[in-house]
Amino acid sequence: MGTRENLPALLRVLSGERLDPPPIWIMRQAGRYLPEYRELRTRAKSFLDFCYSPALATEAVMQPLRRFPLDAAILFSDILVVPDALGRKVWFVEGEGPRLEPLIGEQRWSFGEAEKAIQRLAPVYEAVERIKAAIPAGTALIGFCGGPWTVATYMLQGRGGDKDEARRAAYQRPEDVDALLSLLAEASAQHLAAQVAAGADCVQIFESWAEGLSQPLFDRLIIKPTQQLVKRLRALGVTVPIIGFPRGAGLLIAEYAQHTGIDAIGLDTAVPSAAALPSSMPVQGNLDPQLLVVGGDALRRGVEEVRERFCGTPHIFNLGHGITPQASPENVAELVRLVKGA
Ligand SMILES: Cc1c2[nH]c(c1CCC(=O)O)Cc1[nH]c(c(CCC(=O)O)c1C)Cc1[nH]c(c(CCC(=O)O)c1C)Cc1[nH]c(c(C)c1CCC(=O)O)C2
Repeated sequence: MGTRENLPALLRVLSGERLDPPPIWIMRQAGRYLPEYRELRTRAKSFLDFCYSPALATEAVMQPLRRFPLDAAILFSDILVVPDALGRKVWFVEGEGPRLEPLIGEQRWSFGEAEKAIQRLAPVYEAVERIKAAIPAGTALIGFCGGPWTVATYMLQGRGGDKDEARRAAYQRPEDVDALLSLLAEASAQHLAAQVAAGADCVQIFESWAEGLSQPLFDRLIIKPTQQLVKRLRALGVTVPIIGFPRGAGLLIAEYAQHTGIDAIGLDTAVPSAAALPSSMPVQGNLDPQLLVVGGDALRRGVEEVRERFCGTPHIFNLGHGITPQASPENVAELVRLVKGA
């Protein structure tokens, strides 16, 4: 016990080791591409009810682990439980995605207090405890939250899609938007700290909408709030590795890697190499998710390209974004075989 070899492979890479083959998990590995998830999903009235059921959330996490020898489990939840806990109404439209009552258009924005909000997420932390008890010992458990800007875009616009309205709000109501980002950084830090207290081995910040920002806006909307989140998480006594995933950051990814305080970085499919990153920083990614729809030779080539791209770096094999509902479980099984060389 306690020796390096007993540490899950994912945590070894996060502490800077290079492993061959690399550990692998799949972004959004529980979900609609699995028929057993689609069946399970019918047992809850709404998607948020599903997320707030520790039993259903635990079962959803276990489903991909039963099929594939993955090196990590990720909490089953959503980035939008934080706005829900802050008192903004959140619902999911079948086949379309999340909806919220948009802040844009409201004269005065008011939210619940972060600490009270996090107390409302007790079922999520209960799910973390159950998942931790259910997964095999060598499997690392990842907790997560959305990046402050990504969550703010949903709150501002009330939905996904292009982020034009959210960006306009950042110019037109700077004090309000900065206060919202600061609240989200605080609430997210508390949310992650509670997940770690319940058993998460590391955490990931999903900044899925880091794209399309000028450098000054990137600094203000992404770097600064993420710095606040990371600093606060450390001040709360949390020492586990933090993976940041600034999807679509482009050339600004180097700034994100250097200035936010994260320990490892998730790379989207378009990142060509680790050259722009601090040399010892563990990287995670970045296979094109569409290859899990396509399969065959294209998948095999894609896996080789990713392996080569990061062969000199501590690397966690993953996709460049979430797996899609069209992906086939057979292709996922083949991917894991290819990476593990079995
Ligand atoms: C942007 C974002 C969201 N949620 C998430 C992100 C960041 C990652 C990314 O960029 O893909 C993160 C997320 N959402 C979900 C998980 C846990 C599942 C897992 O990773 O194994 C995680 C880590 C479940 C989910 N979250 C959602 C589903 C599908 C809803 C259902 O099953 O009814 C699942 C399984 C709904 C959701 N939630 C969100 C969207 C845009 C949607 C609709 C589109 C979609 O389905 O992918 C917001």
